[in-house]
Order: sequence, then structure tokens, then C-alpha cells
Amino acid sequence: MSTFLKGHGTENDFVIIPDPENAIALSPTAVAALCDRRAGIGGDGVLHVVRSAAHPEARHMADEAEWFMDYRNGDGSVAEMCGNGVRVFARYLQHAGHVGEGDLAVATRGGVKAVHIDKEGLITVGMGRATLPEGDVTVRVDERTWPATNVSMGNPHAVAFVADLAHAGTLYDAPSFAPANAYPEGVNVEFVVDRGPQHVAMRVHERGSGETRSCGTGACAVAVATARRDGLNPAVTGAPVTYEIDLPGGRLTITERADGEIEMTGPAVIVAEGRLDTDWFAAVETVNQ
Ligand SMILES: N[C@@H](CCC[C@H](N)C(=O)O)C(=O)O
Repeated sequence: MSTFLKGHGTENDFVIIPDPENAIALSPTAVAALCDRRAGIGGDGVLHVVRSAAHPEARHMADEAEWFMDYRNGDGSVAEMCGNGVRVFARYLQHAGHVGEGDLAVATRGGVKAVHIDKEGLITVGMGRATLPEGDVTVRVDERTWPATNVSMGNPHAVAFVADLAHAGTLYDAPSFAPANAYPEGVNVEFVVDRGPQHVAMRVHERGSGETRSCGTGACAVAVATARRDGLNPAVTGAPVTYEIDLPGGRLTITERADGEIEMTGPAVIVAEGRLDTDWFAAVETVNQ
């Protein structure tokens, strides 16, 4: 293994490992070492770039999407989807000359995603539909509590509307919940304040990565939760609804269409390309054995 790239989407940053034939068995230890901001490359997660036909979890999607985004959180855990990751993944495919501007499909654990790379530097992803599981859950940070709106974007989210984003505290630790076992698979937690009509700002504590500067699936979850709070439901009115979502790392535009499909638009940037030290990586893998 040698080549890596570094990229980000609204400052949700990733180590990109091109591995078309799936020759690298990326262990959780290796992922965590790559994402370590002091002893590794540094990132919120890893985008392992594999041909769908070469990956057992993606082979069934190979007819629809040539490339599979094998996404891992910074702690090495696997997640179903990463919205910012898909945009950065598409930007990498363009950077590497595998695709040009326009439409492409990317296989993910959350299914095949339709992606459009535009001329102005933005990328739009069809994120699928949100579901809002029932549940009476309270989010707690320090002495404050809020009711959670549960939203699944393929991965789980708990959205809390707060008076001030500072009330989410340092977010060094994950928020707690009542009931304590509300999310046995873990959850991404979004804190939201209003900024104007169909315009909000948010912070997020991500499962497996801690507080990040952006979360694409989180922004989609927030747009849907806020729309319902505002009495807007495209499935009922037939009119699409768009929210601007400000995150610490930039802005994402989220549109929910009348058929329930959600589109996310934002930037994606490749910032560096390099070679991993073979001995370092071998040592990391050895630790895991
Ligand atoms: N940052 C991502 C979400 C990554 C997965 C998440 N941490 C999880 O475990 O579900 C995004 O942009 O969507």
C-alpha cells in the first residue's frame, strides 16, 4: 500500500485510500491510525475506494455503479452512509480521471447514490428518503435536555432544537440520552438553531468520529426535522422544500422533493496526495494481529 489522498467536504475531512482491486484489508486499527491527527494523516474518516465488483458488500451493485465507497469512521467503525464522503469520493474519481463532470453513480452500504458534478465546483448527491422513527428520547448535555427528533438517512440521527449552539457544550464527549439505551447502534446527534426562513445552523457530534465540522447525512436529517417542525411536507403539498444549513465548516443546501427524495449540494475538495510509509503501515497492521 502506498498512495493516499486527503480531501474534505465543508471541512468534514477524509483520508482517501485508492484500492481498486480491494487488495488492502483495512482493519479498524489501521483506519484509526490513518485518522489520528498527531500520529497519522488525520481525518474524520477513511474513504476506501474499491471497484464494486471487487468488494463482497458491493458486488450486487456493480451493474449500476462501478465504484464502491467503503466508508469508515475515524475510530475504525463502519457506517452505512456518509454524505460529505460521497461528494469527496466523486471529486477523487474526477481527480483521478475515472469520471468527468456530469452524472455518475456511487455504490455505498446505503445503496447506489446518484451524483452530479457541476462546472462550478459543487456536487449534488441523491441521498434517498428520510424516515422518522417514532420514539420518546431526550438528549442531555451537562444540565440541559431537549427532546430528540429521530431521523434515519440510512444511518441514525437525533436532532435537537436548541436556543444557542453554545448550549451543546464542548462536545468532547458524546451527549447522553434518556432512556440510556435509546440507540443501541449509536447515533449522530445534531444541535440546531434558526437563522432565518428555511435557514438554520447546526453542530454535530458524530458516532465514531466525535464533533466534526460538517455532516452531510446530518444536514439532511436536520432539513427534514426542521421542515416537519415548520409544518412543511413535500409529500403532502407536492412542492419541494429547500433549507440552507450552516455548519462550522461551510454551507450545504438540502432539497426534499415531492417524491420524498432528498438532494444535497455542496463543495468537495482534494487537498493533498502522498505516499504512506510502508514500514509505518506494516507496523500499524502488525499491532492489529
Ligand atoms: N460525516 C458523515 C457521516 C459519517 C457516518 C456517521 N458518523 C455514522 O456513524 O453514521 C456525513 O457527512 O454524512
